[in-house]
Amino acid sequence: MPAPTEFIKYVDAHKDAFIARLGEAVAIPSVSGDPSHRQDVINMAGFIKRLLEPLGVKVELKDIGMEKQTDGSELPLPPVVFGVLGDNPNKKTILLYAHYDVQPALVTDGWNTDPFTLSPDNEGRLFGRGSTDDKGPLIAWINIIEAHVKLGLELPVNLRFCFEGMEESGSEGLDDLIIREKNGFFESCDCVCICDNYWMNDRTPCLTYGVRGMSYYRLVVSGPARDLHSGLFGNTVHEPMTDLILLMSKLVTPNGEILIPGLDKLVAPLTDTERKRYETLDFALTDIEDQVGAKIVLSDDKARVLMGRMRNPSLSLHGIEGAFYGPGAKTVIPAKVQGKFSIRLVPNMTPENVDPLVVKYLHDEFAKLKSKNTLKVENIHGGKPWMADPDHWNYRAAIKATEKVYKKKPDLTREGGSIPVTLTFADVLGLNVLLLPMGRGDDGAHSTNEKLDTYNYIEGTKLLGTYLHEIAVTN
Ligand SMILES: NCC(=O)N[C@@H](Cc1c[nH]cn1)C(=O)O
Ligand SMILES: [Zn+2]
Ligand SMILES: [Zn+2]
Repeated sequence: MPAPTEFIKYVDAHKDAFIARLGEAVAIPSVSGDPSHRQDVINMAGFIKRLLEPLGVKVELKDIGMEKQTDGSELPLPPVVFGVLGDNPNKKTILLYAHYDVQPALVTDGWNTDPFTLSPDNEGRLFGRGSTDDKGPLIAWINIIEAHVKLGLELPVNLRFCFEGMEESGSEGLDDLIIREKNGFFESCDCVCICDNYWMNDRTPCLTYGVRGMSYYRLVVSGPARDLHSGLFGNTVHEPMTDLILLMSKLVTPNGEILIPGLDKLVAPLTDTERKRYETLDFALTDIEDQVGAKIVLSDDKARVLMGRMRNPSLSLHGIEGAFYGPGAKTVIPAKVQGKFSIRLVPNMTPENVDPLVVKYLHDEFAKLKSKNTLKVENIHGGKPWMADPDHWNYRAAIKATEKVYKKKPDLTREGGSIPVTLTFADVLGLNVLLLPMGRGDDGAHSTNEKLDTYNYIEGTKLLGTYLHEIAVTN
């Protein structure tokens, strides 16, 4: 069943209103990782509720408890937005997941525009934090419902919305809620669609059947009781920062090789058939170069590069809390520094089998330094990798929808990023999960100058709406 022409026409005719709505969403700085923005994240949930209710969606803001901060204090977790639209037992019920929180963003990070003001340029790119990850897709679902309501068109499926506000910070509280509501809110769901990842390039749509998991670590080195003067105490005491830099340099080589013994043995072996799949995907090394804005790809071998993103683990160093980073030349010896790094996990790695290897290795390396400082290694949050069976009506419907909207066959990909809830939906609810991306590989999610192309926003809205119509008639 193709999406009705009136729907497609409505989306085109309401392009400016849809962009304005995305602008309102981007203007709420719902940064889940920054406690000072927690109220903004909570306000974002209210904003979504106010958009959904007039469209006939029954909305409930589910309280998921408190988040413990490192100083022992507690912050309320942003609610999970549950929505119900339709309860016809003769229709399939589709669970739609998106997240309404965003990564931090400061103009001083290198943004060309205010990150929380949606700023179009003359090529139709819409710049703003969350434009592609994940407010564009979330707002698109609302646009689709609005189009159907305003046109008096019946949706061919029942819908359940699950929109969370902590995805960028480890999805705290969500797994427990899903387990609690398995036989409640989620009971009638037949499959899941998540729109929260990206095409591999700027031209070929894709469907994604796998994501990497993640283990995120904090490495705390502390020594003196307070920050010290380096003139008075340099070459006099063990310096935490010196120990930390040394430890962090032992985690990964500049070529991306992870140095923690035993991790490579956990990775599922590669078969010839699988390797061939990477060789045939529509992808060129220049796609990566365009996306990162520099010619710094690790290898000339296309399959090696794709496997580095999709089916092999990676270890990235993210930052050092407590280190001096301001302008000027402060001659401080920081008393306590925390190194942050994460490992992207692939089948058959889990936080449970990776953590002990990481902790042991770092303590062994620290012991070699013979430092009198102290070391603590903590896993801050994590999630397992996930893979689905793309030979399923959920995927077949998405392929048909993509061909109708983009006139192209989508590539089947695995995603390098992590969306921990995919595995929870699959395991706890026993449902097929589809990742159906809207944005392009060069959107700059998590980066400065994140954007969503107007083309992808508008055609992506048609794609998601068409998918709902196709799924009703696909077996
Ligand atoms: N679009 C999905 C995404 O960006 N997920 C994050 C999840 C995460 C986990 N810890 C911090 N963020 C990702 O980095 O892959
Ligand atoms: Zn996301
Ligand atoms: Zn993200």
